[in-house]
Amino acid sequence: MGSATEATKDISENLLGDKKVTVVFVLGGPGSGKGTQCANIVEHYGFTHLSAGDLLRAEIKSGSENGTMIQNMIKEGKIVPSEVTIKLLQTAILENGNDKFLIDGFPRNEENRAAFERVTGIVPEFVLFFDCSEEEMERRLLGRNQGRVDDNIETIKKRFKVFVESSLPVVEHYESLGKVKRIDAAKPIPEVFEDIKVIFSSLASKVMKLVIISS
Ligand SMILES: Nc1ncnc2c1ncn2[C@@H]1O[C@H](COP(=O)(O)OP(=O)(O)O)[C@@H](O)[C@H]1O
Ligand SMILES: O=c1ccn([C@@H]2O[C@H](COP(=O)(O)OP(=O)(O)O)[C@@H](O)[C@H]2O)c(=O)[nH]1
Ligand SMILES: [Mg+2]
Repeated sequence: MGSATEATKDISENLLGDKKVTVVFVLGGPGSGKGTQCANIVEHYGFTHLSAGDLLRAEIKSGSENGTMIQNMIKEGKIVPSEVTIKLLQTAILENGNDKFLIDGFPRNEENRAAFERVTGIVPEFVLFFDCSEEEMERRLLGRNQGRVDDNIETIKKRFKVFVESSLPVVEHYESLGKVKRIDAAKPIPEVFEDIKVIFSSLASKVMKLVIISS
């Protein structure tokens, strides 16, 4: 077992082998614009975008044995069991040559958060939080037009409830650690990205590697 030194005190042992990664959690209500802005961040700052929702939808399409369960949970706006989502994220991180990841739409509850930290040893560099009213998010989701089973008013109302009751406590947890960078996500897309650029440009000038000690 390795031991943390003064220079590497943020470091955790983990199930990623000795892969060293920097992770930013991108959180916010459904329709707040997470996916849209992650694409911009990828283009400008060299991160890899991992959308937990996209990974779950790909798992359904792949014909996995969990597919029907995942589909039913998404249709109901419920949170898929942590072990399923964490496995998908962990595999995606390990299979990718990059060492900088935006994890979009995860963790969605405190149990997701604690399990992810425990299993992977990853602590996020910070949390990018998209702040947007439900009225605006509802408008965007109803106009998204991607043929999603959950972009209907009935499921949207359930997703808002889950967001407030289960996902906001995760943001509050990171708030208490001083790790939340809040964005006014109600602005037009280019303006939101201008605000995001300020955050990522200052990050780029820092040493931001999460070093992982392995035995
Ligand atoms: N700032 C914005 N203003 C208006 N529409 C937006 C904005 N950001 C995203 N959208 C649109 O809203 C919908 C939801 O955006 P998306 O990025 O998929 O959100 P999320 O991943 O948070 O659910 C998409 O149709 C997208 O084009
Ligand atoms: O970590 C996650 C991410 C997503 N989901 C499910 O997938 C749905 C869609 O998530 P996504 O992040 O794609 O939605 P968005 O917030 O982008 O609209 C959610 O409502 C959940 O049912 C989940 O269970 N766990
Ligand atoms: Mg999304």
